[in-house]
Amino acid sequence: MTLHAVLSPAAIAPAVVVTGLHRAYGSRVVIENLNLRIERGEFVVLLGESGCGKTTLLRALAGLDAIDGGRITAPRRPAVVFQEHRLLPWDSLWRNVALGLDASDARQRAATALTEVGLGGRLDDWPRNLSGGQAQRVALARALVQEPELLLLDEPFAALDALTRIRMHDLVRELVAAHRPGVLLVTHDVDEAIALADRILVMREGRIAFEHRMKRNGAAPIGRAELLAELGVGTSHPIPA
Ligand SMILES: Nc1ncnc2c1ncn2[C@@H]1O[C@H](COP(=O)(O)OP(=O)(O)OP(=O)(O)O)[C@@H](O)[C@H]1O
Repeated sequence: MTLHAVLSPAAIAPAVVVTGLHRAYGSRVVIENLNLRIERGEFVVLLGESGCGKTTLLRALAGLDAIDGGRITAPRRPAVVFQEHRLLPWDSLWRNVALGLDASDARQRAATALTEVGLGGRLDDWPRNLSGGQAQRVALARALVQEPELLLLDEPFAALDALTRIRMHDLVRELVAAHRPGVLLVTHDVDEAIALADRILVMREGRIAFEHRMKRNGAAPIGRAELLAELGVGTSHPIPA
């Protein structure tokens, strides 16, 4: 194989490919013939009104729920960060991060990951001593230490205050640029979507109803009013700046 072929983006497998995904609870169809492809290093944000199927899709991608039809092809098991940190209270921070690492250098790898999220000095500290933002940093470290090809983020910043959320946006952007997983972020926050996404998807009734690719060099090519309209929020409501 030539060096060119190794470096060619076409030679890099996508983070995940979903074809014809179908999921129903009894007679209620929640995901219907959904197709999705996320490249390595691509940041995809999924919006949609409550109950449209976002979490169902994310849990299917994570392998946490069964699917009723279609196919999900991913090179490895994805890593997931949820709205709650889900750290084990009886384990130190480094042990929480190293959970699932089966290696003699687990502590060293956990230390590197905790340093990356700005908590390199807290290896032997406990989850109970962390703020909400710090706990989510540890959850991110625990995900990234696995070097996932697909990172699934289920409203991980929703419970944080506005300033911490902005800091987390900067951090997650840096981490994704460094590790280059494909990312699927589920959020209700339109500004978060515009700030982070390479591509925004809006889901309606179990399908991808709207897709927009962002161009990062230049002004945001989609405004929040346009996106809110896609989400069914009428312009008769004043939109806060
Ligand atoms: N275990 C379940 N059993 C039956 N119905 C379910 C189950 N889980 C989800 N649903 C239904 O599937 C639909 C989609 O739910 P889902 O949680 O994926 O929506 P969502 O878009 O993530 O909503 P939200 O933004 O409120 O979290 C909803 O109508 C929900 O009631």
